[in-house]
Amino acid sequence: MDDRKSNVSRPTNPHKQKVGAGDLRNMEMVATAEIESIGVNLTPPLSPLAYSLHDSFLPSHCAACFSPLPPDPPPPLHSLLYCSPSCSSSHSPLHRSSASHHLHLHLSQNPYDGQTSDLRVALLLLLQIKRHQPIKQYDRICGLMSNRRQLLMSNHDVEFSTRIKNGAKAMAAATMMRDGVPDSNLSGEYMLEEAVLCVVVTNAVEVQDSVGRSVGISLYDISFSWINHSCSPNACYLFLPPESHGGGQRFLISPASSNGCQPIAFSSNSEFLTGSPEILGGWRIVVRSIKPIKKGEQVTIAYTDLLQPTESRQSDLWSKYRFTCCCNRCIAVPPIQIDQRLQEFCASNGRSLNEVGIEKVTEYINDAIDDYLSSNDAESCCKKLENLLLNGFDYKQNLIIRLHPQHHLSLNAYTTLASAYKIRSIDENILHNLKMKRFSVAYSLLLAVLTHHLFLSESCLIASVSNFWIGAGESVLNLARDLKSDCDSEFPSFKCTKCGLIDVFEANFDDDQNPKWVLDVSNEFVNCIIDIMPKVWKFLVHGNGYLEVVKDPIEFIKNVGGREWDLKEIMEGYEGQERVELSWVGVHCLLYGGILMNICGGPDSHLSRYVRGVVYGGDGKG
Ligand SMILES: C[S@@+](CC[C@H](N)C(=O)[O-])C[C@H]1O[C@@H](n2cnc3c(N)ncnc32)[C@H](O)[C@@H]1O
Repeated sequence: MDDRKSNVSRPTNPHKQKVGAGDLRNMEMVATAEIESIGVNLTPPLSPLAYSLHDSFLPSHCAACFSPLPPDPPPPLHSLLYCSPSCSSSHSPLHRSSASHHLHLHLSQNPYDGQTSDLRVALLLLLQIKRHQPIKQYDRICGLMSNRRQLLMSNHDVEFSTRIKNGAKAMAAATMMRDGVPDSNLSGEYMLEEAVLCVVVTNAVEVQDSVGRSVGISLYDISFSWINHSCSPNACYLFLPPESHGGGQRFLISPASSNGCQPIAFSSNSEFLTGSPEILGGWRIVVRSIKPIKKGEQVTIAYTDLLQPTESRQSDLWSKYRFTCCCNRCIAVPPIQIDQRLQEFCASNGRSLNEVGIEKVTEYINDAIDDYLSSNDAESCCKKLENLLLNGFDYKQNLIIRLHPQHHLSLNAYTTLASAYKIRSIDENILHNLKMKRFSVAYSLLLAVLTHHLFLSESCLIASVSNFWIGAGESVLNLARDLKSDCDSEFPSFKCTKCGLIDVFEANFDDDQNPKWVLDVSNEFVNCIIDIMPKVWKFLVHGNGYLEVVKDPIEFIKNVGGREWDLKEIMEGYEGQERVELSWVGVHCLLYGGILMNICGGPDSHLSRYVRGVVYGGDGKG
């Protein structure tokens, strides 16, 4: 798992985009049975209608199954690469028929300001539509919402609508080249291409590879694409490798209409394309419950990062989909606890602050992150972020803004700091390395602890929080391994005498669970590490101006105790007991994160496999 720069992103400025526009909801999916547990598959694995790698992964990944390719030989320009003859024979003919291999000819003269994966998926969809039926109207294509009126309204965002128009033109040009029509005939409007591209923008989802990177996009039929968004969703989705099959699983969701009209009828099947494993391959998608769901209740998933406060989520959804979310979390007055936390800050002397203050803090953080991402200056980035976290932001004379540790900008800063310190630990000086590693580990733990508390009040954060615990567990264990001396016995042991986390982990590979059970496991985990955490924390944060003074509502961070730790002593004669404590914290974090990940991401997700790999060794199939 590479959690370095890939996890770091610049926070968006929530005030840049103005939200508006009415509720466009139309079709939705509802539960057909009472779902009492979490981790229940609500659909069988669904095959995609079309999919494509993102541009930057074309030279390194198989275009059919998205698996990484060996580094050589150097890839041919503009053509797709495959890992095996079967991948090539299943994917290549469709790719050629769809004309996507002609795209680059047009785009080399007319640069396109977007991902060509959108265009390739749109061309594949277009090919299937033309084979199946004439298109009568452009608001829905094969049942999929195009949302094109909203997306193309140029007064909302000229750049965005221009990109769609240019993309549609590139699709038309590629099709003409394929058909041998001179591109001097390229003129006028390409309504069908535009609508198909809008269908892709509205419905396609990011697909992750075996190490969790977003490598491409995939478009699924209405059984998935009619699921609406909520900021407090009751379901999530996970990907299964191309070869996975339905295995008798049935649908526990069915279509409904949210505005009281009859749902779009399924009578004529030809109007709806369905994903076909035989033709296309591609990653399967499964929808899974993360909360109990009543029969007839709408099933929802997240289209955006749920660890953002309301305005940022709204702004994200607006800029990508042009809708304003009116879910219970968004309209709650006062905001629910997690939204209060995600935007909690204070200004010195109790003075009130306008939006500009937080905009300035966002700019400052972006500037620090740029030092790291663009200028490769991780040290400057750490200094700036820790200065902000420690001393607050000096907004105006005598007006200091301090962020709550669970403010979304603080969480963003911790992610960046964990990554930047990890990069800084690659140095010739062993002592310096160890120090940087300790700080990196401390920030990943801090992130896990703080989001864990948010998760306890909003269970839809299960995927984020399991990610953070697994990341923290991994980095704690790596550090413990670095400290291992030759005479140390093998470690870690995953069997804890105080808690049964390993038994729970082994028992729940693919079981659904009731939410109370999750809470019990969570308590067992916290109760078990609460005693060892203060010592480990003290060791990790020693010498870091910000981490040493973190005052936080979290018990085990507040109660830092134990004796002083000495770096020299650690390096020269690490006694063993402390290292064992460190590895035990890592083991617990990893197992707990793995248990949560089994529930939301399933036993085959890359993170579940990763955790099993660490626990059992080998490929994690254990
Ligand atoms: C993938 S489609 C979901 C199915 C869609 N409702 C339909 O009728 O086909 C995504 C689009 O549905 C609408 N939508 C989804 N979630 C929504 C929400 N919470 N509030 C308003 N509109 C939503 C938006 O127009 C969005 O672009």
